[in-house]
Amino acid sequence: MRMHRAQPSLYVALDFPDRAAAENLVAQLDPADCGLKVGKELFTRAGPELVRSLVDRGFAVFLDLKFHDIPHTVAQACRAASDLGVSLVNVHASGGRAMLAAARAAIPPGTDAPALIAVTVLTSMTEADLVDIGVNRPLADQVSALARLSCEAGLDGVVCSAWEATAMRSVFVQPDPVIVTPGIRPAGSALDDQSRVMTPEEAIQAGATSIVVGRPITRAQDPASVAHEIARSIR
Ligand SMILES: O=c1ccn([C@@H]2O[C@H](COP(=O)(O)O)[C@@H](O)[C@H]2O)c(=O)[nH]1
Repeated sequence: MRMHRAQPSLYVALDFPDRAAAENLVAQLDPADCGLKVGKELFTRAGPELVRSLVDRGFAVFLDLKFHDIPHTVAQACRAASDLGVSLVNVHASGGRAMLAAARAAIPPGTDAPALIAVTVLTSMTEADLVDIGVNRPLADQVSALARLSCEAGLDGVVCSAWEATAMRSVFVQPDPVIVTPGIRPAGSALDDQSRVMTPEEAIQAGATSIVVGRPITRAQDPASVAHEIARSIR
């Protein structure tokens, strides 16, 4: 039995500089087609009131604040995120075992609880970036090690790139881990600052349970139709 809120296959990343721009796109989206991701930029501009209002309109909301701090601080932040009624909350797995356990204790599993997942290695990063921060093992091994730690701490899943999605199914002992993959680029789109990318269809085939798509939608001439087309392509 799933012990968290249901997850949509597509989260549209509302990476906008103000609430009005986000609302303009949201008005054209259907909660049956996609969830909405609120990240650091929009949350810092528009705050919890916007998040509550998106939840009230029936959208599954991924509050992508990637908490990474001492265990007590992360636990309190996770509790505050959960109180907003969101469907998905995340922390950085590299915060360590005690931090992950504190996050889990703050959001106990339950059918009306948000899924709690951990970021492994950001999709913008390459193996060379890991070397820069003192990680010398292969990137795939680092993702798997952080996913294992997250699983041992009882988290519901991970954020990784679609290239690592298949491997996550053997790392997690839970039967249906939540595997969220940003770094999604429809064929022919600009990579921007992403390094480990796949198309929406490939990511779902590789085992992602939810994909996250931002700029390929928000920078399109007709963002709503691109969002609808991506939702259709992975249905
Ligand atoms: O590893 C990660 C974790 C989070 N993100 C977030 O997803 C979106 C992706 O946006 P695009 O415009 O589609 O690149 C963005 O909000 C990131 O903060 C990620 O990309 N990678």
